[in-house]
Amino acid sequence: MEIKPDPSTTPATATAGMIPQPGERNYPEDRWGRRAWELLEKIRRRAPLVQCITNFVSMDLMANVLLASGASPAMLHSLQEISDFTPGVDALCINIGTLSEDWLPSMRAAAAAAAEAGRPWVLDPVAVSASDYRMEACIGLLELRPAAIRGNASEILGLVSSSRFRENKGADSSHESSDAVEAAKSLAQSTGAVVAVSGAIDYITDGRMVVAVRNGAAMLQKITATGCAVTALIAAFIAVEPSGALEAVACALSVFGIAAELGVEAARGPASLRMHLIDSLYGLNEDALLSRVSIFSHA
Ligand SMILES: Nc1ncnc2c1ncn2[C@@H]1O[C@H](COP(=O)(O)OP(=O)(O)O)[C@@H](O)[C@H]1O
Ligand SMILES: Cc1ncsc1CCOP(=O)(O)O
Ligand SMILES: [Mg+2]
Repeated sequence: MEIKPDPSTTPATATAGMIPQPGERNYPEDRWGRRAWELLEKIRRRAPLVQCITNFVSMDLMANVLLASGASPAMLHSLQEISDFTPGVDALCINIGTLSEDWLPSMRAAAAAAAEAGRPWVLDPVAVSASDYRMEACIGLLELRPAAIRGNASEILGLVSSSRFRENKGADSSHESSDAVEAAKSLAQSTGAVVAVSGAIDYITDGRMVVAVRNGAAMLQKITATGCAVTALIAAFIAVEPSGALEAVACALSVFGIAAELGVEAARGPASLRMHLIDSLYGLNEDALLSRVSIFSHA
């Protein structure tokens, strides 16, 4: 389904929480919401198999977020298993968070196997600017044609400039997501991937169009691996909508953000938010989703 922007929609007609900011246009009524619900329902119905080659920190949260969404996670990274397993998955998520020389060959082999089998794969370039080794690994992986790349602003800026940052903060961002919109567009154009920059506002682009998602909770930054987990959720959404990656990525980020918004209402801090985030994603219903989706076309 193609979603066409409706420039006539004004802040006066938008619902609370969905008021477009300067430079943003809304889509007609709740069409993004319906799209997000349709894709979430598809995940719940089909339980797509998502292989994750990810860092040690994120394995648990990533697998639980996938399960709560309705997807089926498989944290499988042995080089010996790739040729048997990866061609049969619905999507693959590769995350370089705790990269080592043992795992990089598995990542390359899995990305190549997925691409060869026509399965979408998604890259999370965690802390790509922390070392030359990480940067070179990521640049090599980009040649294997990811369907999507999701990183924070510092990661997307670093990947585009292939440079290490003086103000390097490791896995956390030292930039605002809005700082990296142009970099994301250029990365999308050079790789053919849909690129998402996460942050207070998430920006998603195919190199031409930019979509902004304003769901989420600032406290997510105080729970490790929430970025990793949303990248895996993006893989699940692309698994059920491989020919509409831009929409799938925007809907995944919005759904995750909504689960966090609902979770925050019940949480007392990051530890309980982690639990409520998973519960809210698992129990997310159509009404809550439709009333909270906040996705805009960004000028
Ligand atoms: N200030 C914020 N307000 C609302 N949501 C946020 C904020 N910062 C990050 N998020 C959300 O947290 C999740 C992880 O994003 P981010 O922190 O940018 O990734 P990473 O953990 O890789 O640095 C995303 O869903 C993003 O939308
Ligand atoms: C802290 C840390 N160190 C290596 S990987 C990792 C987790 C990063 O997770 P996220 O990118 O989601 O914050
Ligand atoms: Mg990250």
